[in-house]
Amino acid sequence: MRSSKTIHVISAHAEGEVGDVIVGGVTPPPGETVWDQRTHIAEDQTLRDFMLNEPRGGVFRHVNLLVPPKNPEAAAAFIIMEPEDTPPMSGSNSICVSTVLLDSGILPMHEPETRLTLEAPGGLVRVRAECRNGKAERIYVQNVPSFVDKLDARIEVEGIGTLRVDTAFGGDSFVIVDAADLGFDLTPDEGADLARTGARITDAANEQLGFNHPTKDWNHISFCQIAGPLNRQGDILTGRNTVAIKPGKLDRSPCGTGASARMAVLLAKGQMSMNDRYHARSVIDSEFRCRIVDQLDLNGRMAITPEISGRGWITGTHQHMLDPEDPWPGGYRLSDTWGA
Ligand SMILES: O=C(O)[C@H]1NCC[C@@H]1O
Repeated sequence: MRSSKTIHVISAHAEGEVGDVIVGGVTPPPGETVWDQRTHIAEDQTLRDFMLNEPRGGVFRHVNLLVPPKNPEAAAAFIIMEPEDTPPMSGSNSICVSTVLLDSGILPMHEPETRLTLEAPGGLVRVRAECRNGKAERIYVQNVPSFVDKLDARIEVEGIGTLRVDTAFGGDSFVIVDAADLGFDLTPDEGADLARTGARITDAANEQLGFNHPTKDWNHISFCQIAGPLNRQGDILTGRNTVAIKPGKLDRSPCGTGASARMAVLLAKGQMSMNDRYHARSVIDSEFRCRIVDQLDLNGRMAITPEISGRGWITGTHQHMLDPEDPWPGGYRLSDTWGA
């Protein structure tokens, strides 16, 4: 066996969504801040290509790189690599990172509860983990400030017509559309159609509405959330959704950044209060339990601190290698699975 690089990974998923974690074999990228390091990874593409592209990756895979934190409050930092973007924050990935850090012993676990602060490119996130018998059983993540951008905007989508949408940021940027307006029930058999339709709506929203984060250099809409109806029982709102991730896959988890964005919209529309809980369900029936922790001012905009919680599990370990004679050191993508 020979290899010109070896990258050590602990693989995990959070409520169905893959979030592998690189725990060794990669030196920290250059940059004064974790955001700058994120930008380097995004512009350089070498690590993204090696880990996300086939034959090592695939369209369903997200990979997180652990880096030493820049902020002294944080115990660890992570840079998230998703198929198209290297985002500010991710719910499922932060749960995978927390699970790997605690369940593998990289950070000490305290039972019945471990508290730690992680540094995502988008900012600090406070984590509380319920732990039992050496396992972090449920991870609670206080997300970065989340806010509404546009409410009840109209976009034209070729082949669909006029759609009423909201746009919001929940650690990443979303266009949110009602499933009923598209005739979807959000069932697994609709998967391919949901992913293709969502990608087209994201494109239309970027062309017609756009998005600019008030404090970060994040100037596009990443995802389309197709949101099902909400059912209220007491102070718990439960609703199914799916999030189309470009170039054309669905989030298997209920999407933590999506739930954060949706809660900002629900609060702004008076459909959710600070005392309510939101239980977001995915197309595979997994669940994130979410709430709004507080409200704040973000450069003149009303924002919320959302909390999302879910479960993560380790699925294996891998050493990804590169034979110096492999003709595809950066891998490849084909439109059969990578196309929308
Ligand atoms: O939970 C989330 O926020 C996400 N899952 C995959 C895509 C998003 O980052």
